[in-house]
Amino acid sequence: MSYDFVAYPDRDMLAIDLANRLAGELRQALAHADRVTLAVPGGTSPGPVFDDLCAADLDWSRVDVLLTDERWVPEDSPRSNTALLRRRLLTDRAAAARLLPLYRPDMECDAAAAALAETIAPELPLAVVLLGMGADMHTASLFPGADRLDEALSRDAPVLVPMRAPGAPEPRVTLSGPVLNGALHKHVLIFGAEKRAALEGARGKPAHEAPINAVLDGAVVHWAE
Ligand SMILES: O=C(O)[C@H](O)[C@@H](O)[C@H](O)[C@H](O)COP(=O)(O)O
Repeated sequence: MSYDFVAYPDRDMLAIDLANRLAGELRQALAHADRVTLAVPGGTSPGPVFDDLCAADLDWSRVDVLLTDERWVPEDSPRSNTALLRRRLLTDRAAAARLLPLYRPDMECDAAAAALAETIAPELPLAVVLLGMGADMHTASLFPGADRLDEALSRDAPVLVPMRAPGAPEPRVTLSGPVLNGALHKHVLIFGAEKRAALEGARGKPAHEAPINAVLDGAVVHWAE
């Protein structure tokens, strides 16, 4: 497994450069397809990247945007990744993009996963995916010890998998390993010494112990203190 590791002098420089890279990859994909799909994480790390990316000069009306995973909470919850996306990415020029939802207020996550996947599947493969990582080496909602992790990492995994895990405060839905690895461009965003050490510590571990290892091959990891 090999990936590129890019260390930045600070988080602002990382956000600017990563946003530019993502925009360039989307522009390139748009030159070859009518519509392209971008998947991004929630959590606390990607906000500054979204703040730069949303202003990128590209034809956002031909971009489908979805989350890599969502916590099963309503959009008015402070834990909602969908709310984060609407607030920080789907604004400015990127307001013209189409959101492919990963949450249904009217359904439980197990039943909703199949319904949501029907909207997502026709827009695959992903042109670009940005992933985060937890210090426990989870990515998206592929958590060590999660109830359906093996299924989500298997070759014949469904597009979306409901997930419950000791490390997740609420039920989740997550894009599966094959969907994430089907992306033309994969980027991982991590901040801080703890996550850098966790990434180093993941080397050689099986994916069920370090799910990040399931998606690192061919990825670019972007890190700042
Ligand atoms: O729902 C989420 O939390 C994310 O999609 C998740 O996969 C995130 O990328 C990691 O948990 C890192 O989160 P932080 O960026 O907050 O450290």
